[in-house]
Amino acid sequence: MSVLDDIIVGVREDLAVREQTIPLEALREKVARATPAKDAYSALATGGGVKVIAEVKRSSPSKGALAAIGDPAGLASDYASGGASWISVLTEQRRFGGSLEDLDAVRLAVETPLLRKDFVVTSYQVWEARAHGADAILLIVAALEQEALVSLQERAWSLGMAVLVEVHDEDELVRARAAGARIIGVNARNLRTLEVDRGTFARLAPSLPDSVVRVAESGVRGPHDVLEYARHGADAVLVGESLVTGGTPRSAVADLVAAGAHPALRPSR
Ligand SMILES: O=C(O)c1ccccc1NCC(=O)[C@H](O)[C@H](O)COP(=O)(O)O
Repeated sequence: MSVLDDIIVGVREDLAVREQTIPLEALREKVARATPAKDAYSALATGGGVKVIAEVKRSSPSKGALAAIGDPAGLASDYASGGASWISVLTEQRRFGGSLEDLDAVRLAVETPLLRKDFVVTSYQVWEARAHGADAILLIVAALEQEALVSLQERAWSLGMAVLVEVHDEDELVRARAAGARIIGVNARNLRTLEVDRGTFARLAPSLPDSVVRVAESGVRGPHDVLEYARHGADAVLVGESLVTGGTPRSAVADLVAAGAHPALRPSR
């Protein structure tokens, strides 16, 4: 069983417990009372340069515990003041140490659009994301049948959320395009082997239509990687580990944002 398959087994087990505890109807009611989702799509698609999606990531299957993130809200505030365009909150519990409580805490702390980063396989999780303040969700093509990919994306859109559709190879990219994805993320990390290949974005870039927002995910070590992804047409980078393992998170984000705003980068769409 691959790492991704193993993660999804755990996600489904935990989900079954939550579905017993909080009925879908309760989530729907919470969403009906909630503030509308922020326009996460425009936060990435307008203004030019390369935007930064900064991730609250406590630990990972590839690296184990990253930094001791005692205060996800404080970390998110640092990311926001560093200029992040979105903040991603990893909510998967077993392998990443995250939770919906982290999402709640971050929502209270920042106005920045929030991505619920998880292994979304049912519409219940989409409702959960919105109920806990997310403005966007991640859908991983490798984790979903095509019908589910399409219907989960539509559910998210119907709740006013943006959808980051993640691919790792050409076949998955064909599926993302067929699903009508508006934001496509190319993950340099193979979720089956955990190998990171920073050349993945450059290889797939020619098949990414101009009409989609193009996000380069994983393995960004610093400003030089932002500039390299910019050269291949990225509109945004999604960064987790390097923000909490170097200097201060705020300055780490600010350095990436400055690189992404370099005047030499192509103008706004
Ligand atoms: O990070 C992992 O080890 C991982 C393993 C299995 C599935 C997903 C995984 N990570 C999710 C991500 O895509 C990253 O958290 C995200 O792109 C940021 O990556 P990085 O900057 O390399 O922390």
